[in-house]
Amino acid sequence: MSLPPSLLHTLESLKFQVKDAFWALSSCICQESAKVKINGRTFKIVKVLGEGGFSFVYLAQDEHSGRQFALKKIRCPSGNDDVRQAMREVEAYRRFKHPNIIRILDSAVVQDPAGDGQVVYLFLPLYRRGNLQDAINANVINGSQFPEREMLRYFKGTCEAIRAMHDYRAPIGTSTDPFSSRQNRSSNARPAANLPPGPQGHANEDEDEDEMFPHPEGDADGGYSYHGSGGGSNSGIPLMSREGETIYDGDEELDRIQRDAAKNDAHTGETELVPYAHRDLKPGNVMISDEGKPILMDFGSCMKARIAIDNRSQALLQQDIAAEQSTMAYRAPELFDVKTGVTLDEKVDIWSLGCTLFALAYSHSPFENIQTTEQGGSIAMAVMNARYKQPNSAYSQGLKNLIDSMLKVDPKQRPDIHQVIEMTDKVLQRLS
Ligand SMILES: Nc1ncnc2c1ncn2[C@@H]1O[C@H](COP(=O)(O)OP(=O)(O)OP(=O)(O)O)[C@@H](O)[C@H]1O
Repeated sequence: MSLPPSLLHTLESLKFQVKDAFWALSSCICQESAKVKINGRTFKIVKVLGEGGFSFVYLAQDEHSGRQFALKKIRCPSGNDDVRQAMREVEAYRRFKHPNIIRILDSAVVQDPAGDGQVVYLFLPLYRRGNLQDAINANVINGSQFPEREMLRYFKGTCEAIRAMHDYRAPIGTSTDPFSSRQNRSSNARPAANLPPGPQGHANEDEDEDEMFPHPEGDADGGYSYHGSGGGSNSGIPLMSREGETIYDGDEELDRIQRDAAKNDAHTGETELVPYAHRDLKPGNVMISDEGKPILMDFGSCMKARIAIDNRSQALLQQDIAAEQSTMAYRAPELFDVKTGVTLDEKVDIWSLGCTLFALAYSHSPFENIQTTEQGGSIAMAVMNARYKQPNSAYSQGLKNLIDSMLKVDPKQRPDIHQVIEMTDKVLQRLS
């Protein structure tokens, strides 16, 4: 008897999670800690920081320099499509350069020593203070609440990160992109590299080679890592294992990346608006920097925001993608029941921002703590009817209005990101 592919995928995921959990546990219990060798360097796995569907995030320490990183390990058991999906996340990290967006230090694709597939490693800066969900959890435990000003500061920084995505501009003619949506799944187009700054002009301001991950000698001539800062012709090409064997689907892919990079190098400076949506915005995906700055992360579901839905099968595909990649309690109503004849757009993130601000204020999403069926039936109903209520609180009326303005069922009734930032500023001004 053959099992359906979705069930096989889940079983594979479970198998790898168990292996990784065992690895993580053994690194805690055993005297000698787990080590991993990537790009010619050895890293000590200090502890597990978090886990997701197919990934684990570890605190890793470079044995050579002593520097610590967050190392995200994504298992790709079923070959290239999973690798491609993971690489979309890498590309998105490289694409949006903004002080409130996490930057990738390096990445590598290696053969999985424990299985048939590959493993994608992402090296990210370590955020020891955790994420906004951790801060919410601490509030619950301590019976405390964010002061309004602090909460709005976190919220505004998050909005500024989202603005960089919604206002993203690409050189004209280079905006074809495989992670625009899975409608293009069969297309092999790759994202163009070295794109210019977004309209806020932040794009390259924190370009700092020192922040880059240190590389062993020999990397310069075609090594095996995948640099995050996107400089020159090094535009995301070398995806090699330690042994130098190409892991990520070969020549055709490389040709295309080089062609895209060349096209970009030659571009005249004219750009066009290509809004992207994060699509999984929630407090757990906003880290807090040592200085208390909100840092948006987890770009696994990021895609081009505007998707025309011309027929039922496109609608169902978008519904499936949203169900797989975004969190129900923060998911916009138009993604629960995608209608034919509409265009999905970046307003999906505005809804999630509304849920996020609500959660910062009241410690849970407006659509959590609802009695559900196993399929999340009544959450969907509550979301699609915007059925929620703000609890009594000492927060200002301005803040409450701001939350309500974003939680409108009709995306057209929601403010855009610029209006959200303006309204946030007004509430902040009234507090001072
Ligand atoms: N740079 C970092 N510094 C510290 N902790 C991190 C970092 N990146 C991730 N984490 C921790 O790991 C957890 C999982 O990370 P991430 O959200 O990237 O994984 P994911 O597989 O995409 O998860 P999800 O299922 O939520 O999409 C985070 O919630 C956070 O606690």
